[in-house]
Amino acid sequence: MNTIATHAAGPAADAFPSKARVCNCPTRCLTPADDINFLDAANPRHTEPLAPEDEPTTPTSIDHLRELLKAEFDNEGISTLCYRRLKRVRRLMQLYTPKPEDYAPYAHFRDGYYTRNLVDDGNGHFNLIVLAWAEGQGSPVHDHSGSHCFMKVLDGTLEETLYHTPADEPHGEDHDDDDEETAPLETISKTNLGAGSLAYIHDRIGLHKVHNPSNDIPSLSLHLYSPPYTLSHAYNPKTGTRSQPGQMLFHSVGGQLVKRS
Ligand SMILES: N[C@@H](CS(=O)O)C(=O)O
Ligand SMILES: [Fe+2]
Repeated sequence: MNTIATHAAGPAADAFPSKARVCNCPTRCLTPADDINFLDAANPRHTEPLAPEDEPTTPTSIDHLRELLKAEFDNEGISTLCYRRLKRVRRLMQLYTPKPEDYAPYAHFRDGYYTRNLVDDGNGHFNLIVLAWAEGQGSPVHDHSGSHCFMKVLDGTLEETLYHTPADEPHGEDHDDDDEETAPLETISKTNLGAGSLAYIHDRIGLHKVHNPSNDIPSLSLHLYSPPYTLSHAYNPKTGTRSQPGQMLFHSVGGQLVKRS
């Protein structure tokens, strides 16, 4: 069964206000008002420590990471997450060193499709999820409902293929308008991510698909989504056609398998 399979209608979250606003973090800095600011703050290619007053504590375990992330978001949703906080969240994800005992409770594999295992719902501000990718498993090309998405490889390897979002998206898998033009999605990059690598995606960067390229080694990754989202569109890379939004399901929550009727 596909995780992005059941269709349900619903609005996509708009994570970014169009105007700068003063946030209530200690330095009263501005919320990200433009793409460059927030994409730069989130960019995992920056690996240098932050300014001493901003450098976060190094998480010593996944539970410590959960605590530190919750403290970072405290009462605010990501819609008011400022440039400074986004950098700190990125940095926390970079500083976390995965340990097998941390992720073992969430490492539930199954035949056919990767699993999504909820570690923490972030008091409604974020979702921290372990994804378990058996050999060869992968996601379809998809978007992320306007959320920030950090992805850290815990074990094994993942390949991420990034695509430009089509400017004019043809909607619906079964549209019967023969005149409607379709075009293959344009690939931006293909990246191999080894254990410990951090990647970031946002709809303003584009679409992606992820898969475990190995024939004999399973992979695990830790994803931080904020705001949490439950709906995503899959895209057909050959035609650029976008599906109706599909529901994102959890295979386990807090280490316990979710029972489905
Ligand atoms: N965004 C996908 C996983 S990935 O391919 O980035 C999910 O949450 O299921
Ligand atoms: Fe994704």
